[in-house]
Formats: sequence, structure tokens, C-alpha cells
Amino acid sequence: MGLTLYDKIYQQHLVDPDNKTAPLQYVDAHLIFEVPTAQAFDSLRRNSRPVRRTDLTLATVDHNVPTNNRSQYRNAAFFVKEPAARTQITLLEKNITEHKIKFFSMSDRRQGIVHVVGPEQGLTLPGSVIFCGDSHTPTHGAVGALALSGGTSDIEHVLATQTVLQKKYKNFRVCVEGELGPGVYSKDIILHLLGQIGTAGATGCVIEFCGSTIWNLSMEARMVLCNMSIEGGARSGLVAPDDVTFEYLKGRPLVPSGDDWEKALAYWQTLHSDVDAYWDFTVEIDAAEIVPSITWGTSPDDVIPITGRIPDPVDYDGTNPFKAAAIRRALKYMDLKPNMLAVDIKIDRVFIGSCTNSRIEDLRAAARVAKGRKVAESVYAMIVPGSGLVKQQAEKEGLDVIFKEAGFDWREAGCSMCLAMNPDVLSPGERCASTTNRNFEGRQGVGGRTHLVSPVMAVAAAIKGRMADVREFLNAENGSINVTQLTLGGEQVRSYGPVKEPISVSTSDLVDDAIPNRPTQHAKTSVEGIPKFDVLSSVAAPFDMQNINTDLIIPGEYLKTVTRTGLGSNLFRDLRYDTKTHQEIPEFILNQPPYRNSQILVCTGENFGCGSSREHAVWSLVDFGFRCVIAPSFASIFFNNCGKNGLLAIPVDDLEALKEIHANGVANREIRVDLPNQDIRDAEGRLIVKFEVDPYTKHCLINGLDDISNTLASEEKIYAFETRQKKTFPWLFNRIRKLQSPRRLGLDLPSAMDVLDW
Ligand SMILES: CC(C)[C@H](C(=O)O)[C@@H](O)C(=O)O
Ligand code: SF4
Repeated sequence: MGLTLYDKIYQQHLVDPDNKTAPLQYVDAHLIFEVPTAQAFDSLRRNSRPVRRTDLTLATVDHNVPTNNRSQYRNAAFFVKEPAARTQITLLEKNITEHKIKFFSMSDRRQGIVHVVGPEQGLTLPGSVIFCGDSHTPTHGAVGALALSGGTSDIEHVLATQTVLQKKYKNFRVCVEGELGPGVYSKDIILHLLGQIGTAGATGCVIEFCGSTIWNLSMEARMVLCNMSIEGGARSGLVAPDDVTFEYLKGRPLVPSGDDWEKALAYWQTLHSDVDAYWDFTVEIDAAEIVPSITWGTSPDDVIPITGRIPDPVDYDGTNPFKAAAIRRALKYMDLKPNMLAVDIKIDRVFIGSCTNSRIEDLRAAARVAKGRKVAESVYAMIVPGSGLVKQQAEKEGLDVIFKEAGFDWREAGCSMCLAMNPDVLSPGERCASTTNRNFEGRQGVGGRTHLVSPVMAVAAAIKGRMADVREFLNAENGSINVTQLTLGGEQVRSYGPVKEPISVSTSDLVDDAIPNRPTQHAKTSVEGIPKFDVLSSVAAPFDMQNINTDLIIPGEYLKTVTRTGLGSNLFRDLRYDTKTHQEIPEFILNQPPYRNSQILVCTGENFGCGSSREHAVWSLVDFGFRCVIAPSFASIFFNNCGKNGLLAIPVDDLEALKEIHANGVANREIRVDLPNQDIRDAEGRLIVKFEVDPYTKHCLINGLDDISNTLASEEKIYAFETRQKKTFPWLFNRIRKLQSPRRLGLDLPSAMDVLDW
């Protein structure tokens, strides 16, 4: 039996292939940003743990940054007005300065969304493992890397050990064959897929995208697919590297050159799944069936073609009551009527941006539709390039002029209106056609309504003032669209800036390679652990929603905290409080007296904790008082984050048992969760169900041990692996610290006073 590309990269990165209980993957590159890192650095400091490889770590700021004009920019402390955001950004600056980590600050034109910046600089290379504490890290898989995400505890683990604990996931193959129709973009491919498999369809899997349609896509279009793999529940997504990949990589600042390029290329060309590889799941899609699509509801799989109608819950009442309830809730939130035509949905706002669709090809495609046209008077439309270099490139090509003439607001790089963490938010009730990846309730602002679309569909909506079929604009007199360019992204123009003194990473540079900060001489003998878990008796708070996402558990506004505590009061904010009056909603379960002190949450709906990797979701549950969550299934990142914070997540797929636990909760009767014996009993001690838990997590929970202590015990193995890796793949090392300062490259803002001259 052959291996998949994922199998191969995973195996190659196993630090100790014999350790099956806590498998460690070596991380070749680590990307960090302001939101989930403060707590990680703080905890390292408290436990006297050094950052192991500052030379394999790269930082930027994106989520919190305001996107208004930076012509008067002096420094972050002055520019960022909102105090919590300012604290988070300046704290990151302090941490990277202390640890000497390379950083693209707001005064550096290379700054931008972490998943735009990484590939743009060539940080992510085929066959490597990249880690970033953000759920859209799979984006980087487009170059044929294994791109892993996780929460703050994982970030801390990578900083301290340069490894991440990763079990082996399953293989999911998505094969798309044939030619895409006019106006169909890679965003439509991934929306189409999500419509088929749902938000939990690929849970516990890594997706490999393949087939003739995929090979014909540009790198940036492939990134869109990999980016949204997480929306299907996948642990990551990737595309085997080919000539398109190599062409994209060549010449980027962090990509090897000269002899090393030749050696690297020879290796990269071997990276593909074997013909006889075993696939746990396969989905085949005929490209001809895909039409420009939109989401209508509050989950990324609520997908309909632009020619379609809004679903009717009545159609599911008999067969799938969960789905019928979810549709009713979404229709109410989105203020839509069943069976309404997609093209009849009027919009107020358009947002083109985010790590999904803010690259140069997205902007080129959008500009082709916008050219010579006008945004409808009723619409406010904004374009936020993914990085300063994307913005610079777009301006060089005159795209900004096209957009401004059409009536778009042209802004500075950042996550912007993708999530409500910076000044760009929707007002309650506003409806937005958005090129982002999540349409959850409140995602773009309290009460805001999001429809996910491709960049060209966003422009079509902006012009019409309602959801529109971009194909109406094809071959029209003004700004006619060349379909090939539209789907393939057009010519490959480099989107990074001038390199005055090109860096060239060659093997000879390895002589003075950085020495890792190995922990032995610094390590404290006693470190903080996690709260111990043994046996717990409590009334379980009963929930019955499917796909409870982490935005719903704790909205983006609260991710600006720099501690792990204090989030409990805003747990489930949008379910718990009236959006207008901010008063408690009496019907919500956690506002009812018996459940205010519940330590167990039981949910009968599947896929608990989907969406973002924010560990804040777990911290808010723990801060509220929960020690255990029971559900039929969990999203992978949330599940991992639970164990690292002493919160026991128990998947119970025996639906009768689950109903019984739920019924005990409704009746206000205690249940007893026994971790050592792995069972759940009722108040009389009668067994309801036995449960599975992986032995390593059980051991850590019962003994209150944190992962890092365990991993550091394998220091010699990590060091040995690292030494081998350096010999075999020298081009993966010694490159980030050779990045040059923005000033030397002419990429600093003229008004900036905080430029770091590295
Ligand atoms: C803040 C970050 C942890 C989060 C994520 O993991 O995705 C964010 O980027 C999001 O899109 O919700
Ligand atoms: S999904 Fe949005 S908020 Fe998250 S990294 Fe991407 S752009 Fe930023």
C-alpha cells in the first residue's frame, strides 16, 4: 500500500517514530501574530522557558490593526486607538524584541494577514511543516506543505520545543475534474464542496485537492481551497507541488537559491501521493457542475448557487429536525424568507479582503469587473489588500484607481471586517457580500449578516446593490471579463517588493547557523500544570444545537485579552444577552438558576467547537465554571484545546446515552463523570455510558501535567532530529534571520518612528 503526500510529510517530521502515545512533529517554520501569543509568551516567562528557535519564527500583526490611511503613522502605540488592541499589539512588539524574533510591524510594507504574508515571502516550502496558531493555517498547504494550526497552548509548545503534538489524521481526497465555467472561481469550488460535505464532513482528516481542474489553478487560487478546508472540519488541506508551485516560489525572499534551489527542487519533485495510496474518503466533483455560489445562512455550508433559492425548513421537518431548526434559526437571524431567490437579496455592504481572497489575483479579477462601473448608491464597499506588498503591487498596476473610480474604499492591509476585532465592523442588521470564510452569527459585528462569495461576485453585488450573478457582466460592453484570466488569476506578477540586496540562502551559510535555545540549563524544576481532573458530579446544562462554533462561544471582540481569565461573563454572549438592551435572556439555559453553577455542558448536536482555533473559547467555558463538555462529536482543534486547559471533552456517539444525560440535565439531576474509570453514571450510580479517552490526555488530566514538561523530557530526541533535518534539508534553516530590515529594502513608511533596523 502506497502513501499519501500527507502520510509522507507526517512520517518525515516525526521526532520519535516509536512514540505512539504523544507523537511529536518537528516544526520547520512558525508564524505568529498578536492575538493568541501574549498568554503563550507570558507562560514561558513564568516557567523560565526560553524560545527554542527564534530563527525559525516570524511575526506580523493583522487581526487588530486599523485599516485606515497610514500616511501619518508614527508607531503602533500612537496609531491604534482602541486600548485593548493597542495593548495586544505593543505586547507582541515587546515580546519579539525581547526574544529577537523577526517582525513585520505596521511600519513595514511586508506586514499583512499572516496567511498572505507567509506564502508571499516564501516562508512555506513544499514538504515542510508550518505551524501557526490560527485556524486558516491550511492556506499554506497550497504549496505542498503540511500546515498545522492550534491554540495558544500549542503556540507555547512550539515556541518552547519547536515541535507540536499531532496525532495522525485520516486522508480525504477531493478530486475536481474538467473545465470551470465562465465566472467560476476557486472560491466557488470550495463553497460547492462545503455544500456537499458540510462543516464536519472532513473532521479528523487532511484533505488533498487534486484533479485536472486543480492543476490548472494558479497558486493563489489553490490557497483559497486550502484556506477553507477548515470550514469542512479538516485538520489541514494541501495540493501536491508541481511546476505552478515551483514557478510561484522561485525568487521569493525565503526560498533557497543557487545550488540549494536545485537540491530543494529535486526533492520537491518527488512529493506526491502514491498511485496506490489509501484514501479514507474520496469526493469527486465535476467542474462543469459548479456555478457561482453564495452562502445564504450562518454556516459556511449553507451554500446555494446564485441561480438558486433559499431553502425551506419544512422540507426537513420529517427527516432531519436538527437541520430544520438550524434553517429556521438562520432564516430569522439573516432576515430571509424560505424559497426566496438568491438574486433578490439586497445588500448594504461589500467587503473584499481576508486571508481567503485578498491577494493580487483576487484584486485583479475584481478590478476586471469593477472597471468602468459604479458601486450602487445604497452600498458601502471596501477593499482591504492582504498585505502591504499586495497593496503596493495593485497600485503599481493601477487597480486602486479602477476601484476608487468605481466608488470602492481602498484601505490598508489587515484582517479588517473578516471578524469583529478592529474598527471595521457591520452595524446590527447590515447585510454584507463578503469574500471571507465565515458567516457565523455576529462574525462581522453584532447582528451583522454575512454572505460568502468570490471577489468577482462581491463586485457584481456591489454594482447591483443585491446578490447578483457575475456572469451577467461577462462580455458586457464595459469591463468585459476574460474568463481564463478570471479563473486562473492571469499573469504571474510577483507581489513582493524590491529586494535591494537579494538574500541568497546557500549551504555555506550553515557554518554559523543559529544554535537552538535548549532548555536544560533554564528549566525550572516545578512548573505550573493544568487543573487536575478525577471525578466530577454536577447538573449538566443541556444544549441541543448543532455546529456550535467558537465565535458563538466567545465572539471576536473578546480575543483582545492578554490573560486566560475573565472571559466567562461573555461566554455565549449572543445567546445569553439581548443585543440591544444587554439584559440576560431568561430562556437561555445558562441564565436559569440550576445551570448557572453547572460544571458539565451536554450538547446533543454534533460538531461542537467548530471554526476558529481561539483557545479563548475553552478559557471562557472554564472561566464560567465548566470542567467537562459532552457532545456527539467535536471539532479537532477545539477538542485538543480542551485537554490542554483541564477541560474534559467527551465524545458520546451513543445517541440514547446522550439523550439520557441530556434528560438528566433537563430534570436538574446530577450526573457523575469518572475519568479514571471512563464512565458516566446517574445520581443513583447507575451506568449511563462508558467513554473513550486517549491515554496520553487522560494521564495529563488526572495528574494535572502540561504537555510542554513531557515534551521537554524528549529534548535529546528533538535535538537529534533537528541535526538530521538540518543536514538533509539545509534550506529550511538559516533563512528567516537573513531577512532584511524594511529600511534597507526601502519598505518602511516614511513617517514611521518605530522602524526596527534589524
Ligand atoms: C484569532 C484566531 C485565533 C482566529 C482563528 O483561529 O481563525 C481568527 O483568525 C478567526 O478567523 O476567527
Ligand atoms: S479568517 Fe479572517 S480573521 Fe482569521 S486570519 Fe483570516 S482574515 Fe484574519
